[in-house]
Amino acid sequence: MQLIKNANLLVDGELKQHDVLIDGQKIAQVAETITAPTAEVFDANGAFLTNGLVDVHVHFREPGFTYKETIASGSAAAARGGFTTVVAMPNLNPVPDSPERVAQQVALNAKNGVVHVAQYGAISAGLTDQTVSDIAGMAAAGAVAFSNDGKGVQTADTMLQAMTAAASVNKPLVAHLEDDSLLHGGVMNAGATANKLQLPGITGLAESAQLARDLVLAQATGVHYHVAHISTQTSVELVRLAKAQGVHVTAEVSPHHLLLADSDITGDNALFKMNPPLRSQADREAVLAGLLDGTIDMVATDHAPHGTAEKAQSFKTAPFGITGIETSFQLLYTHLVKSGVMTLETLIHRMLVAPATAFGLPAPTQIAAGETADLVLFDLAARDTIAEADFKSLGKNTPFVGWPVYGRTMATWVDGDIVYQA
Ligand SMILES: NC(=O)N[C@@H](CC(=O)O)C(=O)O
Ligand SMILES: [Zn+2]
Ligand SMILES: [Zn+2]
Repeated sequence: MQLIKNANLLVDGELKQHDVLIDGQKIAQVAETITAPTAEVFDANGAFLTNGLVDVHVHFREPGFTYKETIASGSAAAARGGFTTVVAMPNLNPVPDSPERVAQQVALNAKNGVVHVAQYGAISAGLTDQTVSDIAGMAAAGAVAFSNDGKGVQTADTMLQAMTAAASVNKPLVAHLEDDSLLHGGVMNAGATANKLQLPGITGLAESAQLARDLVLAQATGVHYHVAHISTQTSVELVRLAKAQGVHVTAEVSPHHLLLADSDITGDNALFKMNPPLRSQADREAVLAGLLDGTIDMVATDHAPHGTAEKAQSFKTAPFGITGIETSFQLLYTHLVKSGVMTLETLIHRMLVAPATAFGLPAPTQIAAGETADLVLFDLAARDTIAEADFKSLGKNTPFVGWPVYGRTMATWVDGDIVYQA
């Protein structure tokens, strides 16, 4: 048995000091004071204890690209970031695009992951085929949702078939929105910064035009349609409209689209290169407003590790993507909660309750007797500077290095075991 003493728990929106007793994989008791003479004591010293966070969008790169990340390194990074459940994207090699490959991937995630690593199945073979894969078979093999993340689904008929199949097994269909015909070789947001840096631009239309198509199809099929990494004002407006019309749509936004805009890119630095690209300040304000009013349901990091040499290239040739799972809570706590933009309760809702609920994941959302002991302790007063050397991820590719942040992870428990400790 373990006894966490002097932890602060969110109770009706207020932090209240409690002790938490863990017995095996479960929480045995929660009370203002617990005495358990035989238990191992962990003094939380007033730090904030919550259920482990949930991230529905990570890239762990194994198998296929293990120099970028492995399930072990990615899940260790997740634990350090305060996450105990993540959902891993299928842009791997081989791609989990059949029931057999999904079953293998689910087993590998369980074997090598130090947190719960749930798996996406690919919508279509190799993420690009126009024929939809065996969605029902992959669901039976353990896929919790379906996506071709990294690639947009280019034809309406493929998307329609995928939605129909996902709806029939009651799983989310998750869209990376990118109309290839509108890209024109762009590498960053079209606008003043792209012009100044003489880099080819990607307009917001590449995202929002495909979103408009998908929302019509989602309404027709009744699928749970989820928008990955939403980035433009028009997209937020489309989701708001669709929700008002009763479409079963949810959306996620990444920490970087909440905190950065293309105007923050001061040179040809590919640490600022990701898909979708950092947009305008107006877009940034729109996604933040959407997250505040619930149009955007949740935060997801889109943790996308790449090799250091790959990201040292020019914007023109470097791969798209930045890491995020180790920095997201601290960044958002510091810049949204501490600065008074949203409450801690809302941030926890967007990073835990909403993703767990919307995706039907078996992640606990309450600290109460009988619940699984997936927990994280954050020292909200501890100030850190984001530093490469501290990362558990093999990926060091983030533009947030050097940023001062609060909310250090002190310890993370998965099924009652400590899997990370500061
Ligand atoms: N976000 C990115 O820029 N890159 C992701 C793919 C993706 O999420 O589209 C990756 O796998 O590297
Ligand atoms: Zn994507
Ligand atoms: Zn992604």
